[in-house]
Amino acid sequence: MADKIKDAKIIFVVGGPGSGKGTQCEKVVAKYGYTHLSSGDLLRAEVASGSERGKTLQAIMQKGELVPLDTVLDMIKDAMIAKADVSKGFLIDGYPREVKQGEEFEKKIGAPCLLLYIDAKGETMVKRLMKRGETSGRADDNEETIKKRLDLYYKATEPVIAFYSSRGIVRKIDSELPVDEVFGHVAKAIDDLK
Ligand SMILES: Nc1ccn([C@@H]2O[C@H](COP(=O)(O)OP(=O)(O)OP(=O)(O)O)[C@@H](O)[C@H]2O)c(=O)n1
Ligand SMILES: Nc1nc2c(ncn2[C@@H]2O[C@H](COP(=O)(O)OP(=O)(O)O)[C@@H](O)[C@H]2O)c(=O)[nH]1
Ligand SMILES: [Mg+2]
Repeated sequence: MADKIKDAKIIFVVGGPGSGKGTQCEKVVAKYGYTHLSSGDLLRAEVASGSERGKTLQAIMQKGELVPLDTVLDMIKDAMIAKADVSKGFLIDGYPREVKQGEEFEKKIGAPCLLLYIDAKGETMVKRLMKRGETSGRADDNEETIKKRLDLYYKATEPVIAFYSSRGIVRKIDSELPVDEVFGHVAKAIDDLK
C-alpha cells in the first residue's frame, strides 16, 4: 500500500466545521487535479448505503461525536488504494480529527507534506453551517449538533495543528476572506511544495 502511493503528495485539510474545507478542496481539484477524499463524505456514503455499519455511524454523527478511528482510516485507505495508480496527490479533508488519527494514518499510509489549516472564527462557522443547513439535508447541520461539533473541534482537533506545526508543514489560511481570495492563499501553499 504505502508503496503504491509513495510518489503521491498527501495534504491534510484541517479546520473547524463549516470553515470552508470542502469549498477549497473542490477548487484545488479543479486547478491541480488532486484526488479529494472527504472523511465526512465517505462516512455519509456508508450511511446512505443503508448498511448495518451505516446505522451505527449515523447515530454517532448525529450527536456530533467522532466515529472509531479504525473505521474512518480503513475507508480513507481503501479510497486511496482505488485511486493510487492515477492520482498525483491526495487532499485528505476533515482528517485527522485528533492527534492519534494522524499518528495511525502515518503508520498505515504515509506522511503528509502539507497541512492546510483552514481558519475561521467560531461565530463565522456557526453562521455558515446554519445557512448550509437550510439546504444540505445533513442531520448534523442543526444548532445543537453544530455546538457539539465546534466544542469537539477546539478540544480534539486544534491540538493536531500544534502537533504538525512543530514539523513545519502547517500553512494557516484565513478563511474569513471571500472564497476566491482564500483560494489564492491555498494555491500559493500548494505551489510552494514544488
Ligand atoms: N475523521 C472523521 C471525520 C468525520 N467524522 C464524523 O462525521 C461527521 C461529519 O464530518 P465532516 O463532514 O468532516 O464534518 P465537519 O467538518 O464537521 O463539517 P463539514 O462537512 O462542514 O466539513 C463528524 O461530525 C463526525 O461525527 C468522524 O468521526 N471522523
Ligand atoms: N462567505 C464565505 N462562505 C464560505 C467560504 N467558504 C465556504 N463558505 C460557505 O460555508 C459553508 C461551509 O463550507 P464547506 O466548504 O462545506 O465547509 P467545511 O465544513 O469546512 O467542509 C458552505 O455553505 C459554503 O458555501 C468563504 O470563504 N466565504
Ligand atoms: Mg466538508
